[in-house]
Amino acid sequence: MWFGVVSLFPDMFRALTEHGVSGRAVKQGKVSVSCWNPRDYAYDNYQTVDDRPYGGGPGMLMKIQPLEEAIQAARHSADQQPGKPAKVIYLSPQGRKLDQQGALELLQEDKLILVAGRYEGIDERLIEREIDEEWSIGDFVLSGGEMAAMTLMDTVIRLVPEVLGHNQSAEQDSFMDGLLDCPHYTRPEQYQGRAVPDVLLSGNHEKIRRWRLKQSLGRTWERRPDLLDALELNNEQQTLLTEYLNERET
Ligand SMILES: NC(=O)c1ccc(N[C@@H]2CC[C@@H](O)C2)nc1
Repeated sequence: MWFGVVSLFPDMFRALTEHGVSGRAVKQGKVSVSCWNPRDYAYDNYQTVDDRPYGGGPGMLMKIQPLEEAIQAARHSADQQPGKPAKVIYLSPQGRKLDQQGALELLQEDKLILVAGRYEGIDERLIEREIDEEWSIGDFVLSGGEMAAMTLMDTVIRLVPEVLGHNQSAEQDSFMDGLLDCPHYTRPEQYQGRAVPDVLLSGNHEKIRRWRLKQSLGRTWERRPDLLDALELNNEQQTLLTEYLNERET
């Protein structure tokens, strides 16, 4: 999967390209990340990248010309890559809320260009002209779009086949079901007087699967009932949730 990033702070993306699962995916060539900096397209002596807002008010906006040229350069590079035309995404609180389902949809793209804004944002006409979709990672304001872009990229990258590898892909299963994750345990068996649940030591993989599913269902019911409302539980899930709730009362 090919990512183009437009940002005044391209170095920030090293957090994604040089570390962890995403770093390995980049190193192995399963994912590529290229950056374009609007400042490189600011030709005045001061390399101005911000501009004053019409109508007054606090703060600045990103200057149109450097940003537009950076986006065009990213598009031009994307066009050299194989696959469907790039989808250009702008990160802002006004965008579609990102969730696991949205990440799965974005995974279907071959090329994504992510535009990370700074200051108070970008000119609406540039959004209308250059941006295909606006996305948000949550209902809060960040000082820049970079961390939102990296969040979106990471959640998509880990879905790219072979990036997580078969042994770890199971870890995403619960959230892929729209449920919260189950509790996890590792050594030692007794930790500060608290034991690992026996079922996890039993070696009975079917019992362990059911226990984990029951825990995911119970936790989701307790902490995020809204997620449950969106789901049609199958018979097994309904049975396990009922068991969990009965055990909870005892
Ligand atoms: N919730 C989010 O995804 C989000 C995205 C971007 C952002 N801030 C940037 C700075 C200026 C403008 O480009 C928007 N804040 C929050």
